[in-house]
Amino acid sequence: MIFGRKGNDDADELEPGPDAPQPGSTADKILRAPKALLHDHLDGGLRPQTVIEIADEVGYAGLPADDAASLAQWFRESADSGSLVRYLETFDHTLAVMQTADGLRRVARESVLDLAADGVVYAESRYAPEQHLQAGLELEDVVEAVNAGFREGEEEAAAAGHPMRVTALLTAMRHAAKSTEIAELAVRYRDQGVAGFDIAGAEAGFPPTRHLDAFEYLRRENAHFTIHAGEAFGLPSIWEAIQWCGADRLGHGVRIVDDLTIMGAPFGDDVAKAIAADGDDVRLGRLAAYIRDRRIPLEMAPSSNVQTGAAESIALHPISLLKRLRFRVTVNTDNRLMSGTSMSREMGLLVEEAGWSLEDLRWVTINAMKSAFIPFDERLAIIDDVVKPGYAALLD
Ligand SMILES: O=c1[nH]cnc2c1ncn2[C@@H]1O[C@H](CO)[C@@H](O)[C@H]1O
Ligand SMILES: [Zn+2]
Repeated sequence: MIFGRKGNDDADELEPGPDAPQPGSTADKILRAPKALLHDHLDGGLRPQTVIEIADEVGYAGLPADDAASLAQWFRESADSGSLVRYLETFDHTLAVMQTADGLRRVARESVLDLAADGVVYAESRYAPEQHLQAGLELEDVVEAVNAGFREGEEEAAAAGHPMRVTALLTAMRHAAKSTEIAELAVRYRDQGVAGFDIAGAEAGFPPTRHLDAFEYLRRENAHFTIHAGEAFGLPSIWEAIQWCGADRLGHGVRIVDDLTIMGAPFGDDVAKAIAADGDDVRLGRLAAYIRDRRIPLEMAPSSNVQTGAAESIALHPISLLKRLRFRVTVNTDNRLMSGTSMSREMGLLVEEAGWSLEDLRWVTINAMKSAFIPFDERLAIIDDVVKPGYAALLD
C-alpha cells in the first residue's frame, strides 16, 4: 500500500507525517492533486481512536477491540465479507458512538480535517439522521450538530492551508419508513449546508420505488438526490432509480455493465477481455445508453465494491471500461474506515492496478465537480479556480 491513513488527532496532522510519499513520486502527486468526493459516509469514516474514546465517554462496551490499530483492522476485515448485508453490520459500532451532539460534532469536524489532509477540496458527506436518535436527539439536533462540526473543520483546514468545502447529504434507510420525513428535513436545511438526499442500506428486497413518495416530493421541491443502486442488485434497481424515481446520480451503479455486450458476450463472461476490448466491440443496451447519453453520474468506490462483492478486483473493476466508454464516472471512498482507505489511496490503486494516468484522475475529478449538488456557478468556480490549476501544476 502506498498511502497510509492518518490516525492522529490534532490539526497538525495536516502536515505530512513520517509515511508521507517521496516528493515528486506519483503517490506524492496524487496526494497533492485537488480531489472531489461525492460519496463518503460520515458514519463510515471515523478515526478508530475516536471510536474508542467516545465509546469510553458514553459507556458503550460493545467494541470488538480496544486499541486503534486492532479496531481499524477489525473493521477492514469484517467489511471484507463479499456481502453488502454483512458489510453493513459493522456500522453498529460507529453508530453507537454517534448518538450525542458532542460525538456527532467531533466526528464531523475530524472527517473534514482528514479529507483536507488528503487533498480533497470538495466533499459531499452523507449520513442517516434517523440512525442517530437513540439517546434522545431530534432529527434537527443531529443535522445541526453535524453542520457545526463541518463548519469547525472547514475553518481549521483553511487556517492550516487546506481550504475545502463540505456539504451534507441526508440519507434515509431503505428498509425503514422514514424517507419522506428525511426528504422534508433535507429541503428544510437546503440553505444551511444540506445539498441533497440519498437512500442507503441493504439493496436486495428494498427497491427504490418503495420510497417513491419521497422522491416525488423532492422533485416537486426542485431538490437533488442520489440513490444507492446497482451495487448488491442489478439492472432493475438501476432502472427504477432512474426511470421511476428520477435520481440525479447513482450510488455505485456498478452493475450497469450487465447491460453491455462485449464482442457478443455479456461483461461477466470474461471480465479481463471485456475491459481490454476496443470501444467498437462494446454494445450498450437501452438503459446503459440512456445513462451515458444523459450523463448520469456514477459514484463508484473501487475498494468498497470489491469488499461487498460488486466487483472482482481493482484491476477488473468495471470503472475502467466505463471510463473508456465515457460514462460520467467518479471515484469515491464510500467508507474510509471499513475500507481502510482515502481518496489518494483509491486513486493510487487505480493507477497501480488498473493502469490509470494522472489525466484520468483529472477527468474523474472534473466529472465529480460537474455532478456535485451545489449550484452550477459554484461548481464551475471550483473547477476553474482549484481543480484545473492544481492539475496543471502537477502535469507540467
Ligand atoms: O455501500 C453502501 N451501500 C449501501 N448502504 C451503505 C453503504 N455504505 C454505507 N451504507 C449505509 O448508509 C448508512 C448511512 O450512512 C450507513 O449507516 C450504512 O448502513
Ligand atoms: Zn455508500
